[in-house]
Amino acid sequence: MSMGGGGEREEIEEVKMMDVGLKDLSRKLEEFAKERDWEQYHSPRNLLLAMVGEVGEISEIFQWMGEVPKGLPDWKESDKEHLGEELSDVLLYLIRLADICGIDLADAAIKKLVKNAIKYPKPL
Ligand SMILES: Nc1ccn([C@H]2C[C@H](O)[C@@H](COP(=O)(O)OP(=O)(O)OP(=O)(O)O)O2)c(=O)n1
Repeated sequence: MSMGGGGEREEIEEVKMMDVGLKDLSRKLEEFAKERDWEQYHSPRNLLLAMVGEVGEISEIFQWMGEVPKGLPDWKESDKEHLGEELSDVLLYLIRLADICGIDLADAAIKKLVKNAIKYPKPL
């Protein structure tokens, strides 16, 4: 996601200094949409389709490669950067989708982790 404008680098540095949480990202996405008058397009269904489209873009990166070792040791930096961008697109659309649906994603995820631990107990 290009933030555009001359202040982009400063904004990235500023954000790097913070411990960025889901709520921060959610607020930034809300601001991003508001500033462009894009809230009208950010309906649950549109955001879901956009997110799935970005999942497709991640799949495109991996397709036909065969199995890839963890940490992607043989990848060029630019390819890793590209992957990072597509992963971010999925995350950002997911956060926006949750927000627009009135779901507190951090809270829901923590609750789900607890539920998972009950469903799949540690081996004794
Ligand atoms: N209506 C929109 C369109 C875009 N975005 C933001 C969220 C994503 O992080 C990013 C997606 O932008 P693109 O649709 O341009 O997708 P890519 O960055 O993947 O570009 P491309 O598909 O050309 O690779 O922009 C958004 O919030 N709302």
